Amino acid sequence: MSSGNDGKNGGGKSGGDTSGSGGGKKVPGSSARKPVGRYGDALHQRVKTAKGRTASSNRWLSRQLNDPYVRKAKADGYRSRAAYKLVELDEKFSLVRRARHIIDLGIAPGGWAQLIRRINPKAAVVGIDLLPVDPIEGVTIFEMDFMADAAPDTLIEALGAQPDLVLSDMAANTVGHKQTDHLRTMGLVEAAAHFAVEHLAEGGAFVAKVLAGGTDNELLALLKQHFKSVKHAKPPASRKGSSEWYVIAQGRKPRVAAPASASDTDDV
Ligand SMILES: C[S@@+](CC[C@H](N)C(=O)[O-])C[C@H]1O[C@@H](n2cnc3c(N)ncnc32)[C@H](O)[C@@H]1O
Repeated sequence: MSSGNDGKNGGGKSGGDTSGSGGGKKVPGSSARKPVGRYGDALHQRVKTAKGRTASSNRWLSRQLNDPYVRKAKADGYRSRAAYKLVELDEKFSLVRRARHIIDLGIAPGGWAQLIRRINPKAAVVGIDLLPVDPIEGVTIFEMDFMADAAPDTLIEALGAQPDLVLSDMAANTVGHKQTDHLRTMGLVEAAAHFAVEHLAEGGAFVAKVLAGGTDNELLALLKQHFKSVKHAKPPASRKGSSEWYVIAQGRKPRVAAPASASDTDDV
């Protein structure tokens, strides 16, 4: 069911996280804003048409080749350009460096987890994804559906403590039908939010990718009820054309003890 790795054999084939840096060291990518856009058209690469390549895969390839974040991720040793979204969210909201127990939902291919290890190598990190992920030193990874009944307990048990940061970058595989895609991804966000509300330590934070239209009213009400601050942000690394945003809920409120039931209080 779950194929976790205990992080003892780190260093995946895509470079893994070997920095182990922390403290005052500069985090690769923390200056991600600056290079973006500087290259202008000078470095724009044209994609040669190839037999058998569809127009849409040509567009994808062209976008990848000309995306400064993709180039930067390669240079900095991150497995995904997504790492810079977390860099930027962390710069703005101070999420990762404060946390000690972190859960990364939708961890593959591992850019966020690599970044976490670089910023905060002492934090315990547990991640989950439907897809296999090359090992990352110090990170426990489960290849498993987060929506499976056993997933929440599996994650908490592996973390060995209440998380103080729950991250969700999960996105459902798109089927091309806008409304269906939206609903599927928002279903994941909702499940992640309920998980965070249930398990986060007091003061903890929850970050999740949401789609345009933001967080629906019910979800927003849930987050506002349980967190001191709820904000939305679109980090510069998030593609302008994409409908993704992030919801950042900080300061998990203290849990209120359930009122004693009548049978508890009726004793004379
Ligand atoms: C945008 S990627 C995450 C990128 C990641 N944050 C990084 O930095 O490399 C979204 C991930 O969510 C995962 N995902 C989607 N639905 C899931 C589910 N039900 N359970 C676990 N992971 C899921 C996908 O497999 C995909 O790898």
